[in-house]
Amino acid sequence: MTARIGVITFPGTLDDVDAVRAARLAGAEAVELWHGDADLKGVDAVIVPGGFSYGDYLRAGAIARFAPVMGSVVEAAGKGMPVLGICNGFQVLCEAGLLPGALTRNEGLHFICRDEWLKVESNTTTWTSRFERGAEILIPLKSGEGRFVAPQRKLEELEGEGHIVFTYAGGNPNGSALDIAGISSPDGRIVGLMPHPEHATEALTGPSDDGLGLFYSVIDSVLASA
Ligand SMILES: NC(=O)CC[C@H](N)C(=O)O
Repeated sequence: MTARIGVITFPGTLDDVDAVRAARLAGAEAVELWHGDADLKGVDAVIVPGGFSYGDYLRAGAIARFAPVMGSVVEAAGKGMPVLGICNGFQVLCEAGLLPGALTRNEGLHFICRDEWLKVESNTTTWTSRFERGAEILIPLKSGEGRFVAPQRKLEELEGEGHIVFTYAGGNPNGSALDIAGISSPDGRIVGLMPHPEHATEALTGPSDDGLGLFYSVIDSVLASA
């Protein structure tokens, strides 16, 4: 059996091609999903990739959450389907209410594009089981609205319950609360992160192949439950 991973394309999505490539490199069948089509084509997991969906109008992710495909993603996620939001995808998942908090303009108000060391804070999620807890991985960050914010009570809950998945290990680039680079849902099946694991799949083209771990992890999970 091969895991089937769906990758959504919205108008303005940039990183669907690399997400498809990463899923294939890890050994999955990648299935292209279209924003206007509510059919998830029977996939086992969904990636909401990065970019500027609907031009980031209103605010990043605010329009994409109303796309027909997102209705199906929210429904499937409610039944346990693994979902990964990368960068703009993380913003979309927060707007859709699948993850708590919000991504706001970077402290300093500049778009940041550079490789970041991330610390793996949790390896009990569907998307990070292949990593050692505490491992440091090198992943590109490229965003203007990457500063994670949430009410103090929610931040304490995320930290206390172990739902912070990645933190910035080499200094906080954007003012994100608690150095948060990525978080998960309570059951660990939904993960969102600002840096781009799909751009870190081959050491030859850089900066590392550390990103593949997320894709291997979800494939393990899908195959284990088949
Ligand atoms: N790389 C991306 O996905 C960009 C995300 C978003 N549009 C931002 O600038 O914050």
